[in-house]
Amino acid sequence: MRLRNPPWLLLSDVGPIPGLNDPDMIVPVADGFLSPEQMTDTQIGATPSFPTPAEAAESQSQSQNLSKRRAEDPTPHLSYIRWLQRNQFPKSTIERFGSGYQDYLQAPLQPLTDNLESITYEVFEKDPIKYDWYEQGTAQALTDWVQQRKSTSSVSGAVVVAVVGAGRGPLVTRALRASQSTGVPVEMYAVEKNPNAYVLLQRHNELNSLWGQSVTVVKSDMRSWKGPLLEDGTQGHVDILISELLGSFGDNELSPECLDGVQHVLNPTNGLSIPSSYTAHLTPIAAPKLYSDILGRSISDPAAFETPYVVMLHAIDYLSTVSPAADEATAVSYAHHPSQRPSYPAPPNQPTSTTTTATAPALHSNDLLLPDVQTCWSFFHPLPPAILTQSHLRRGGSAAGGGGGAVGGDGANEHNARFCQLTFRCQERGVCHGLGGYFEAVLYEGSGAGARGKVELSTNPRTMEGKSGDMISWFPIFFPLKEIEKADKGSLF
Ligand SMILES: C[S@@+](CC[C@H](N)C(=O)[O-])C[C@H]1O[C@@H](n2cnc3c(N)ncnc32)[C@H](O)[C@@H]1O
Repeated sequence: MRLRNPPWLLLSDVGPIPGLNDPDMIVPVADGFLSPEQMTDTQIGATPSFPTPAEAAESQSQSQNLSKRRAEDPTPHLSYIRWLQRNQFPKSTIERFGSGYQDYLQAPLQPLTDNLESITYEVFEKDPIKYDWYEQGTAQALTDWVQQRKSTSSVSGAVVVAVVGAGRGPLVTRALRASQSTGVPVEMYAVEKNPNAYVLLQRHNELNSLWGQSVTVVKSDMRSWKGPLLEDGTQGHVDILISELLGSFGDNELSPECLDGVQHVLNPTNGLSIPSSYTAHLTPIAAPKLYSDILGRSISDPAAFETPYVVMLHAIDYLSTVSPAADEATAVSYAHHPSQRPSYPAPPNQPTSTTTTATAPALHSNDLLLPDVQTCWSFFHPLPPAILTQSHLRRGGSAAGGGGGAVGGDGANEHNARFCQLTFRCQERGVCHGLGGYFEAVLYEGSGAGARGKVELSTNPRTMEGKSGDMISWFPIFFPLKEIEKADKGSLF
C-alpha cells in the first residue's frame, strides 16, 4: 500500500457487493479511499491505534454521518481495507524525500570532472542532518584545539580553516557558526573549482552577515591550491581542512585523490581533516526489477552491466542476514524494524471477541533479521607523509614505482587502490542480482580527556539510524552482476 504504484487488492470469497452498480452505494474516494500519494504528511504520520474491523466500519459510518443503510455497512471488508490504507505507518524522512525515486537507476555524480548545477547544490542543502553533524564535528575540533593548546598556523592565533570543494558555501556557514558558538576565532578559506559556485561564494561573502567579508574565496582546483597567502608573500598552512567529497560508496567521487592533492597545505604537526576517515560496505541483494531494467539498457549500452548505479533500493531482498541478537549495538539502532511496529488486528473474518486480543500477523523470518552488511575498506586523512612521498616518486613512472596497472598511468595513485574478498552466508534460497553498497564516515573523533565521542555519517542500513538517521544526501549504490548467481539456503557467496 505504501508503494509508488499502489497494488490492486483483490478480495475473494467475500460474497456479492450489494449495490455495486448503484451510484448511491459507492463510497466516494474522499470518504474512504486515499492512495498513499494522496495522503498528507499528517495523515501518513498519524499514529494508528487499529480498531477492530467492526469499530473501523462503525467509526467510519459515524464520522461520515452516512444514511442508516450505509451505517450498517454491507461491505465491512472494503471499509476495513480502506481504513488500513488511510492509516499506513509513517514514512521515514528518506522515504518521503525519495518518493518517486524508488528503484530509479541514476549514474553517480562526478563532481570533479563535471561542474554541478545550482539545483543539485540546492538538493544537497536540504539535508536535515549532514550540515548539523559537520557543524558539531567542527565545533568539537575547535574546542579540542584550544583545550589541547595546539599552536595555530595564523599570525593572529586564529585557527585556520579551509572548506575545500565549498560548493555554494553551506559548510563555510556551519564552520563560522561553530566558531561563534565555541568562541574559538577562525581564519576562513573557501576553495572551489566550479566557476558558477565560485560566483555565489563571492556573493555570500559580500551579503551574508555571518560571513561579513571575512572569508577568503579561492577559485582553484584544491590540488593546485598553494595555501593561504601570507603578508610576506609566502604560503602558509591550514589547521583544519573541511570537505564533503563523498560518493555513495565512500571514495567513488574521488575524495581520497582530491584530499591527497591538497594535503600539502595542511599544518604538518597538528593539521586535521573533517572527515578523518570513511569506509565502504557491501551486501548481496536480490533485485529482479533493477536487473530487468539494466538488461533492457544493455541492448543499446554494452557497458550497462559494468556500471555502478546510485539508486534508492526498494523492491529488493537482502540475501544474507544475521540475527539482531548477534549484534546488539546495531539492533538498538534499528528503530524502524517491523518487529517494533504496532500490531494489526485480526482479519475481518474472525469473531469480534477474538479481534480485541489479536496479535500481529506472522512475520516472515527474514523480517526479524538484519542484512549482513560487511566492511570492504577504509581511507584515512591526512595520510602519513611517507605514503605521499612514495606517491610523488611514482608520478611519472620513476624507478621507485611506476608501471601503472589498473590504477592509472604512472602509479602515483596506487596507495588508493583497494580490493577485498568477503564471504556471505545465505539464509534462504534466492537469486543474487548484485551488491548493495553503502558508506560510513567519521567526521571527527575527539581524543584525550573530555572527548565527546565520534561524529559520524552512515548510509549503512545496519548503523544509519544510530549514526545519522534521517540523512537524505545519499542513496545506496548498486553493483549489478552480469551473470546472476543462484544461491541455496545455507550457501556461501
Ligand atoms: C558534493 S559537493 C559538496 C558541496 C558543499 N560542500 C556542500 O556540502 O553542499 C562537492 C564540491 O566539491 C567541488 N570539488 C570537487 N573536486 C574538487 C577539486 N578537486 N577542487 C575544488 N573543488 C572540487 C565540486 O565542484 C563541488 O562543489
